[in-house]
Amino acid sequence: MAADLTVNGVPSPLSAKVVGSFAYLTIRDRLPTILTKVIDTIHRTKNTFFEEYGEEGIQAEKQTISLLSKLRNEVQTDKPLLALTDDLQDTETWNQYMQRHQGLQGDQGSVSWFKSAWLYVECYMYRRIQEAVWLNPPIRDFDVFNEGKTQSFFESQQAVMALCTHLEEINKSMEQLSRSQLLDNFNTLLLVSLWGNKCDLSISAGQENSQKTSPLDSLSSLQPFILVDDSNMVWSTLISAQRPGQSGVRVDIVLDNAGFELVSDLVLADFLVSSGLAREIHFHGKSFPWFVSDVTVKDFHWTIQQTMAANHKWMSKSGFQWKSYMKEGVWSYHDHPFWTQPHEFCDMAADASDLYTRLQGADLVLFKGDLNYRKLTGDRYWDYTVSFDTALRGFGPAPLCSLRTLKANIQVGLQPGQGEKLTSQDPDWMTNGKYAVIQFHSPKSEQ
Ligand SMILES: O=P(O)(O)OC[C@@]1(O)O[C@H](CO)[C@@H](O)[C@@H]1O
Ligand SMILES: [Mn+2]
Repeated sequence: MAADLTVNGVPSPLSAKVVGSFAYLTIRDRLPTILTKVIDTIHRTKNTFFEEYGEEGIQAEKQTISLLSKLRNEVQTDKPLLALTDDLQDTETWNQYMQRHQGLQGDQGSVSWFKSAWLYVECYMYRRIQEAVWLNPPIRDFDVFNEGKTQSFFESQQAVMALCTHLEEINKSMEQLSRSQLLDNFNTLLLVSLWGNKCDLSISAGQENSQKTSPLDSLSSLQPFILVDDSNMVWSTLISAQRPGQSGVRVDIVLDNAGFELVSDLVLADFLVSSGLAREIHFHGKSFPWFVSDVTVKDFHWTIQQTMAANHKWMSKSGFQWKSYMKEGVWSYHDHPFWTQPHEFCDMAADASDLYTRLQGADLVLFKGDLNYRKLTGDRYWDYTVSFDTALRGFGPAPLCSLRTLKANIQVGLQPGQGEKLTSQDPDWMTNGKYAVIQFHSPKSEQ
């Protein structure tokens, strides 16, 4: 891949400037499609708004649709990005970030959809959707993506049942497991969490995209599609971080999608605690609806509730266990505003030092999904063989691992020739979601 280097040796960010690029097709086609689906969802909820809020609800529906239609037109006609006008806690941060990008662009015109960094404008769109809803009380707490997220959970029930049954079998024999059996089980559940990331509604522009079959049946056939597999480093980090007198380590999971992927993350977290490897799990979600299927606090608790209420013995048992982990504080949920801002993660220490400090308390941080990978690497035109450490550009609050299925044309840490070979075999390998990486970085490895 041609990396057009800027002065300090860091390649430019991906953008829609390159006609025909994945960023270009996303902004030209997928983002307007997502906006149209949001408008349609709000329109179809009109009667509910009227029943609940009377005339005010009708007004809110009309106003929100008008704001979103205006936004869609701005995207489609490459208008300059506009300052946010709501009074949310991060409005100023977003508007300062726009100034920063305006400065970077200099006289290359205003910050706009097809001329500026893809990562920035795509995040900005979801923040503008939040603004449109927020500016129209009483529907400001309406989750425009809720329908798709709950549907993808219900469509994945067979897979969820199979996974919870598998978890029960492991937990039942936990005491008898040898170290190598523990490792095998860890690897299996890590892979289920990895491939759970295929179930993402933004890449499908909201099209149903749930896990239909048991995820356990396909792991071996999917193995050849893992391009980087650092799972052994993840395991050895978990083992070497064990301290005498402590019942396990702290693992943070930066969540991605609701639905089956979230269940796969909860099952992995359950295993980490029930095996004694982890004493606490910190989950990090989004503070408002994001990238169609990303987890909010409402999704997190709703999913545990639904699992508890399932008419399936092991699902229900898992749900009750997860509920008590939350109650006991063994598990905790956080949603720092930084996760729904456009920054690359190398900015976190400076722009969200409280979050960076919090992550430094973890013994291992798992980053789920493609958007997190794009932010870890800055969504830039890196050459395939640039190391993951280089692309992180100093981000490293703790040992970290990305569990990502590829849905954007950015990939680092490959062997010489590996990327070119993949392109000859499967030209869309970086964006079709068929391939994945388990990519590890430890701050210690930089010393
Ligand atoms: O982070 P996820 O859920 O794995 O993927 C989200 C995502 O696929 O949506 C975009 C397409 O709109 C991608 O480029 C982006 O990375
Ligand atoms: Mn997502």
